[in-house]
Amino acid sequence: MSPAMSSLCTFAALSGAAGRAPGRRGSPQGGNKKRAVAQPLAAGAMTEAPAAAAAVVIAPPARPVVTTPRRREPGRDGRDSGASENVAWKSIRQERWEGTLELEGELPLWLDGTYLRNGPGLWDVGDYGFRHLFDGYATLVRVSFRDGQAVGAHRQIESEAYKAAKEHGKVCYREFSEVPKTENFLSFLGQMASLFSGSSLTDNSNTGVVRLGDGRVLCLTETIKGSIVVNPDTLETVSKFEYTDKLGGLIHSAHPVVNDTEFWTLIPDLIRPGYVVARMEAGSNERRFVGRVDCRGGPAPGWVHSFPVTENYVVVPEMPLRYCAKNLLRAEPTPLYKFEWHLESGSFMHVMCKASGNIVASVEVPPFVTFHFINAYEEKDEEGRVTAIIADCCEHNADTSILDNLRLHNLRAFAGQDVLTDARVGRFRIPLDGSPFGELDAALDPEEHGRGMDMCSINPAHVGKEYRYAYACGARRPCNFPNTLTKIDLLDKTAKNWYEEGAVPSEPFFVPRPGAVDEDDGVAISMVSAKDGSGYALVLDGQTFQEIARAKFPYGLPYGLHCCWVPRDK
Ligand SMILES: CC(=O)/C=C/C=C(C)/C=C/C1=C(C)CCCC1(C)C
Ligand SMILES: CC(/C=C/C=O)=C\C=C\C=O
Ligand SMILES: [Fe+2]
Repeated sequence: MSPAMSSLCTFAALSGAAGRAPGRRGSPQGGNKKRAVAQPLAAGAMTEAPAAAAAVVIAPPARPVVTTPRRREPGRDGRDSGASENVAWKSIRQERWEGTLELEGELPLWLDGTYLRNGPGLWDVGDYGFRHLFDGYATLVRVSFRDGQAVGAHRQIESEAYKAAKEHGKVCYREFSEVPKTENFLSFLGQMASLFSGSSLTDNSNTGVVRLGDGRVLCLTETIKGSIVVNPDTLETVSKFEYTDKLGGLIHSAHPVVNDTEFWTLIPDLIRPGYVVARMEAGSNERRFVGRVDCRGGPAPGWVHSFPVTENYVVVPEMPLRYCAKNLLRAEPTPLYKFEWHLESGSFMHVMCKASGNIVASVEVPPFVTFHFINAYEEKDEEGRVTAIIADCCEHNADTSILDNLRLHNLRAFAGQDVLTDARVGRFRIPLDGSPFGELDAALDPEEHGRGMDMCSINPAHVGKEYRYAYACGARRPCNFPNTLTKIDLLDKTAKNWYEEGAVPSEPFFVPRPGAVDEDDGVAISMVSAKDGSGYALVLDGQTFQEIARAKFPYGLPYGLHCCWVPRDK
């Protein structure tokens, strides 16, 4: 039995903790009783008139698709949430759209390819509003750049979870914080049984999007079954990505490390607390076992949303925010959802040799909370011997309340108070000389980026290697969510910041200029949900961090998480 499969058997054995139906009903977003999941495209299915700046449909499908997506204005408790509620936190109503974007500024002519962004864009089904940012059904956004022009599009990913919600008008799979309501004891038993197989877990791949070395584009989330192949041109859902190996597992790190030749992933083992490190060759669907890390603390492995690699090593983080089998079974969310904080269990960083699978370092570090590692590299002495591993992450000051910050109610309720918890670039130094302890410090003064820090990207040529620049979301306070874009200079320990009042920008994704020599020679692309309800792709110069251009969508965009770049000739 696979590690994660056996973990789920344990979840089922703990079923005493489960079975209560979610008590939260109510009339989300103004009590509109109409089914909220976007309806399939059909002639006449448009529910609102197109915006004045009507978009041009390119390559129109057999039936018309273009409209300004419909939204419900008030908050999910039925109250009007007021002007502070940004379009970033409103569900997108239309399943898909495509059209030429209106430009302000001049796009670089070398920018030739497609920027893709994945993220949760639809946070309600039937008359039920979701609880957490991470619950939303996946919405892919595309901006294709060519000859100084930009074409935009969005489309819902047709996961089983999304299709079932659309068909039945209710949540049918276990999402990050949502659990399907059981109507009677029999269906409750059925749901418990389905935990054994993992069949009740979501495949809503709303987190990442990566271009594999063989050209396939894969959307991902934390469940392994939520790996879905999409077409980067049409945004169509192509197929489920079937792993053909026998590694099994039900959950994995939402962020594999991917390049033109390989794909590295981490599979947590909840039964025998630890992690399996696996590698998949480009062109293959078979993950191969590389090695295993046994946890040093805790009743369960620490949450691994992401992890970094260097040229020769895989870095496996073990944070005190740990998976919790009991919480997985619960119908009502706990304060930390499927996780538990075990400060007493310690925090560790492990380093595995990529070639042998051997652990070369395992050190205790100060407590930390992170979703996203930024990068890692090998520190060398004058003779070229590797002395330590440096690993950087967006670190939330060991404070788990960031998870609560990301509840939709909190995101929609901004009334001017500064409620975003502090974050920093956390830099680990993991010595390879057998020392039992590693270090964790801020890589620069967090005031440089307003003490907000998440959703980062770097020049892809520097992944696993020494690097100087990181692009991320930072904060201009007061705020309840990262509201700036920041370019971090890890050498000078300074930051350059972009800010527009009331705007919610998403991950600034760095695209290098072909042929560039300088690490920051390129652009950072972010999708912005603006204060006036509009949305645009913002293109910033990677060096000066000044705006070069913006490409405006004729409608506002919901928030999104992670991005990738598909060059035209690939
Ligand atoms: C969007 C994001 O960053 C994280 C999404 C996380 C998800 C969808 C987690 C899902 C899970 C389950 C549905 C059950 C098992 C635990 C867990 C991995 C948290
Ligand atoms: C959006 C986010 C954190 C923001 C806080 O500063 C985290 C997203 C995690 C999943 O990809
Ligand atoms: Fe993420």
